Amino acid sequence: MAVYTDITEAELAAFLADYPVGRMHAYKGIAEGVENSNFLLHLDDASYILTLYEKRVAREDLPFFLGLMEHLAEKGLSCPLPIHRNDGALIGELAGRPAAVISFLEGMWPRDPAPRHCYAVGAEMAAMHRAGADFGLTRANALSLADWRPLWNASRDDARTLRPGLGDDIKGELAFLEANWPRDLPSGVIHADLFPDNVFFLDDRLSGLIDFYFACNDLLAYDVAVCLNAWCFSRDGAFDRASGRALLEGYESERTLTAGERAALPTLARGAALRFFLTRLYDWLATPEGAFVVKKDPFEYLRRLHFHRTVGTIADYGIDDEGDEAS
Ligand SMILES: Nc1ncnc2c1ncn2[C@@H]1O[C@H](COP(=O)(O)OP(=O)(O)OP(=O)(O)O)[C@@H](O)[C@H]1O
Ligand SMILES: N[C@@H](CCO)C(=O)O
Repeated sequence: MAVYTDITEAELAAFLADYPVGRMHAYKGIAEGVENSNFLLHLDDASYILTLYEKRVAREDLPFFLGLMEHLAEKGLSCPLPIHRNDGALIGELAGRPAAVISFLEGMWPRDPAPRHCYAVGAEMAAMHRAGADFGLTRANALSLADWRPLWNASRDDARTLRPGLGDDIKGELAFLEANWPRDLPSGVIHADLFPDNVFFLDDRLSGLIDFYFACNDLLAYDVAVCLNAWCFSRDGAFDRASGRALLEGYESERTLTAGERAALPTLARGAALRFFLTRLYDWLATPEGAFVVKKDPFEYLRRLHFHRTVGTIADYGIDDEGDEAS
């Protein structure tokens, strides 16, 4: 459920009077998503998404997120176009929250991603990396290597009871990642949360990327590692080589990975798995029983992390040209 802040029709009409958009026919809250309050607006010129930014999105980061969407959309990427208000601003205020109106994208996110979806998301992500190269603003990744230890420290006392040995497991992983994290790879603007529920398809054609609220400047290959975790494991938790291969092939149809990026992929994949384990764990422990939010399983990502630990080089994934055994 993601309507934390409700709005009245009168408040909404007054808010929309500051935008160059048509008259409102209908609006409704959107149940999906967990971070912000989202509404679907049907206006007589088009449909739009209205987002009220809740406390986890810092107001000072909004120009980066909205400016990036506008930059990418203008470069032909399939992502929402933020609508400027009549005074030129991208950010307004509604019900005491910062708010923005963005274009509505048609499509559905894939509930059961197949290799063809992975190829398409790989290609679109690489196109996004290229298109982001001349974006003028920067934002550090607030959920990167340096942030994982404090995040673990905030959860570890309560988390110990969840699984025996968890403390030693995470302590060892943090030490490994802090010692081995690559530092000299190509960097730029990344999405950093390109999960299936943030990618829309119409039939089999990718129709849009959404939810840029973790976007930041970081290693480009880290974005690939996030997708390797989010798209390339089957429902039973096994790594799916055909999906992994399709993701990399799609990516490399738009941007070739360097030898350094390929070599670092298993370590980056461990880091990406740890990041989602830690944020899910934090939310799991912080969300009261009975809250009207679907809690995401942190241990799904710990199992992925354990899998990546068994991988020495990218060839061991069986997705690389040289190491490829799968037909
Ligand atoms: N531009 C858009 N076009 C069409 N639908 C959209 C658009 N933006 C958001 N939505 C809808 O709103 C839902 C929630 O959006 P979003 O993922 O940005 O929310 P969120 O609260 O940031 O969620 P989370 O971070 O948990 O994924 C999406 O699943 C989708 O159904
Ligand atoms: N994609 C994240 C949640 C929202 O960013 C996860 O699945 O943990």
